[in-house]
Amino acid sequence: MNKVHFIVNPIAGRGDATFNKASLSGYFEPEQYELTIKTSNYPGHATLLAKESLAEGAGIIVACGGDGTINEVASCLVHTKVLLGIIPMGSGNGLAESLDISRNIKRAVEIIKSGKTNRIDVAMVNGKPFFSNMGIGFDATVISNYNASQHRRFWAYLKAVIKSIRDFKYNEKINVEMNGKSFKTRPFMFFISNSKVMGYDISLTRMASLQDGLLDVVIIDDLSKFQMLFMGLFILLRLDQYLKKIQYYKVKHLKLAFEDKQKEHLMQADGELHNLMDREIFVNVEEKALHVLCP
Ligand SMILES: Nc1ncnc2c1ncn2[C@@H]1O[C@H](COP(=O)(O)OP(=O)(O)OP(=O)(O)O)[C@@H](O)[C@H]1O
Repeated sequence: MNKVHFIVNPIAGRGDATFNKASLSGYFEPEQYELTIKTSNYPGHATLLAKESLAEGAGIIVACGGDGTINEVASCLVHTKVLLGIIPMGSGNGLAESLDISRNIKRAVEIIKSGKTNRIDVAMVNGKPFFSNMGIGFDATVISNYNASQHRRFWAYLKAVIKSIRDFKYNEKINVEMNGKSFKTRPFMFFISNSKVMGYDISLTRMASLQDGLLDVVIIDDLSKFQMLFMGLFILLRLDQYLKKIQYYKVKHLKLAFEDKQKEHLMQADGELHNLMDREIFVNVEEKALHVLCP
């Protein structure tokens, strides 16, 4: 009997997904699958539920939500043999898009039932996993404004981008050590990606692979407001490879140290905002440390 546990984030995406045992049992043969459905009641709850499911002997734990939910669930599965399933129900669904997992529930369920798995890399920032991407600077500001808007739709994201362009301040001077070199930057954006797509099919790292044992680093320095708008348009039109201001690197690990004396630094990881209290950030990749059901 396959023990499949579903962890559902009821506020992910539009927050209107109806997901319960009755709706799911139609997809799974009762003689083959034992289904358990759990609901996340607050931020961080999905991690507790996933740990509980591990203790209950689940063979597959399915994250039903977006990148934030996947992060909470998958963080418990790193370096285990338990398989991660994904039913994309978030707003951006960056990791699901990078893995070609359909937003159509029936097709996403077919992927889970197929049993086909890939082992993917897991990125770590100061010892905590992220699966899609993290960033300091503009993208963290966008997430901060997006969260404040209380909406989880594309137009809310676009409004957050415009507000962030209007208000953005360069205040994070960083010492960077990577690929045997060290240099200083005061970036508009310092973005580190394990996967291809950020969400909403927008990407800065279409050449990234979840299985190459490497992280893709994008550094964008010093932009005027006009250049920010221009760059945003180029990224939406998938023409970002023509922008000279964007520097790309592939790394196995890197170290960042903030020079500024301010106590907290804003960082986003898998679309969730963190106030970093540490002056130094170590980022590395654990190769193929997570088993994911994918097409
Ligand atoms: N019951 C709940 N009430 C409020 N927040 C919750 C609840 N359960 C989980 N959360 C939080 O909801 C947040 C958003 O979830 P998630 O990232 O999956 O959706 P999304 O933002 O719509 O999708 P994406 O990240 O793909 O754009 C996560 O930070 C998670 O901790």
